[in-house]
Amino acid sequence: MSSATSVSASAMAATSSAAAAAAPPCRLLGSGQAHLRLPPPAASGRRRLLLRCSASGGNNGKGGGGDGSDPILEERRRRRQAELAARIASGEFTAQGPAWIAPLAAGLAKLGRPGELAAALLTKVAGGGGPEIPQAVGSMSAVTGQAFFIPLYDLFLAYGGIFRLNFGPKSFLIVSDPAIAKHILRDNSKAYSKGILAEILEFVMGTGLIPADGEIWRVRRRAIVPAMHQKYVTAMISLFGEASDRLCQKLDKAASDGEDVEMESLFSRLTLDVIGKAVFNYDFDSLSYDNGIVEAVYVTLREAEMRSTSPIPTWEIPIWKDISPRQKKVNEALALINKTLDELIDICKRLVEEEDLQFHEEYMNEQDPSILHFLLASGDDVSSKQLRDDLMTMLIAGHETSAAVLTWTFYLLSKYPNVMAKLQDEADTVLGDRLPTIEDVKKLKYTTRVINESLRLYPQPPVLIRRSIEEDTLGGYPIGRGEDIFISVWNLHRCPKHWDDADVFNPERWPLDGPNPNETNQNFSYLPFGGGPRKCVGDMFATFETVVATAMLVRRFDFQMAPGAPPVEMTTGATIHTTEGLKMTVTRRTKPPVIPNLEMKVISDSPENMSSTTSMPVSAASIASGEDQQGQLSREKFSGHSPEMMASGFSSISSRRLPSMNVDARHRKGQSGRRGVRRLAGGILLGPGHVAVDKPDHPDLWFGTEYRPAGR
Ligand code: HEM
Repeated sequence: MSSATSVSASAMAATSSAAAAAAPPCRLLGSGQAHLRLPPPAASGRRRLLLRCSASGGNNGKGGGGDGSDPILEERRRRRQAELAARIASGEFTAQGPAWIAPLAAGLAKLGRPGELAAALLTKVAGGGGPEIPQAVGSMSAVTGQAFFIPLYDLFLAYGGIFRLNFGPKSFLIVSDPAIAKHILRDNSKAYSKGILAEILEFVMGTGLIPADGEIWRVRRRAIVPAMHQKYVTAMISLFGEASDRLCQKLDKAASDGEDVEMESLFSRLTLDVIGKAVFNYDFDSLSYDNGIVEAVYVTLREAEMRSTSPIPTWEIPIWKDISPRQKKVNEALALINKTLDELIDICKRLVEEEDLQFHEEYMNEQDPSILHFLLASGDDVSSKQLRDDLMTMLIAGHETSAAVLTWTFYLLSKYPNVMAKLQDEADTVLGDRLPTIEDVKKLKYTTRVINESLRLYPQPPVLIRRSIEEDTLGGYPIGRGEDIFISVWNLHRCPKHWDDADVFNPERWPLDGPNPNETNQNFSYLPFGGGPRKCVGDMFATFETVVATAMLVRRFDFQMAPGAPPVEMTTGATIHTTEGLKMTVTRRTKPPVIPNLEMKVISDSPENMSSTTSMPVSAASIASGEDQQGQLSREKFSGHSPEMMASGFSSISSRRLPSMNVDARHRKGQSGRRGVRRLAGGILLGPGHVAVDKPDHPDLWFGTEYRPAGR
């Protein structure tokens, strides 16, 4: 859910251009350091702290990607943290509140009801009396010039699970405590809205699922969640494989030409291509071309990010918003996207009308398994505008998040060659040289753990945004309505109390035979997809997508940071971006081919077997020889490819032709004339060349939200 992230930054930024001016002056302490003034935790409510907060990252996060792998940066970070802790402990930053408050308040309280009220007001204003949320008072310069969530980490270490961050008239509650996060996201979620997030994203997502609140959200979530059923996600595996294969071909060329590649933008294109097909059956083909619509999508995304981080909301200034060239470009981009979406909706409506429709819970059209098709086929009674908002929301939600996960995963892999080697071993053994199936994905357990761990270190988004719409109590502190809250997933995921070696990329921390880590089994210390009723609807989709792409890329290539590549630092956009891209040298792997003994689904060509899939072990060696173990597939089926080429490991030959030819044969024999869902025993035919099994039998690999709205 990409754009959530940014808004947090922006939320501070956008609301506080004035705030920055009104805030206490930020006394520079030296390069990159700024003061933040903090009163102490509740227990010592009358005291105030003056805290030095490093504006250069001050923690595990800045430079080197914050993964703990760069010893110099690590050492610097440790020293900064130790210094900060020692100074806080010494009381250097602590100032006593005025000593006259308590006696004066006591005197006032003796004057009856009005006096009591005045005493309460005085103690509140002066910071005395009952429990008060610790406060950090600062200027924008303390949090700008770097990814905004980084200084929040220092403050969290100093102040703990909940504190208030004040910028002039604006304040935010920063939550980094799992129990409080659970309360807001799950246990009392009705008391919170999306607040600033909805305001900033309105121009692009309207009342789509991410910004929507209340009844609109409830109705739309109930319509959309069923579209992402297990069969749909299973069907998407071949889409992920094909898109990743196109990326491999691009990298192949770069490897041959000896050119370095900027992986962040390639991952962005990969996931755009995937999500376009998955959500509304549109092939952006952005890995191949830069056409108008691809550019329009990027213009819109960048605008959302700009709005999220801009201190001045220029897009709201009367007249300027109509004449600014930037806004004109954004409006044109939005108009093009809307027109395209309207056309796609019309085409899909026609298809549904012509279809011999038998709608059921796991309905899926094999020619067009998209979410849009499901929604229209389900008879979803919705306006075209709402449908467009939903599609646009999912396009954005599912695009930059997955791209960011892949970017930071590959960055981490370049820093941890031992993890890369293990990953490659697994990919070799499980995949051989074919497109992954759902069965393969279930076996890619280490790859899944790598993604789990990458999401721990680089959560996308790093902060979740809420606004209280009722009074509540958080961590023992009463809070009023209208509080803007940032739940720092970054802090939760790197909390030194909860995680051993919190900054170290260690996929082994998640046992291979253990359950897939999620917010429930980690008790809200790990929230890669949020939690509660607003949990990501694309969690399974995204995990499979990133697992497939990672496995396919590493089995074919080695990845290293390109010589002379700029340092990889973080900045906040819709998700965590790199500041200057992820420039890598990609080399084709020279490993000898692995000869695994794999279980592959093979569908016999014979008419008797048309309606069933049979599973038989097929070794890579037999694939290489052009035969399966029953000798059913002859060399001619691999026409044009010599056995030597077949055996040469990760060549351009793909043994995925093996099952696909059988499926094609079924098409030729006229078994697929009827429109609608065709069920095969144990599998579903998705189109030429694609077979996906019906239900995976490893529940731990189904990450599905256990939280569905009532009525599902
Ligand atoms: C690795 C990739 C992804 C990550 C890390 C991710 C993360 C998240 C998170 C943390 C939330 C909760 C936001 C909040 O509570 O404020 C969320 C919500 C959402 N995500 Fe994802 N997401 C990913 C991929 C996807 C994909 C592929 C889709 C769609 C196909 C999607 C659709 C959504 C939607 C619609 C919501 C809003 C749900 C609601 O409010 O009811 N996400 N996502």
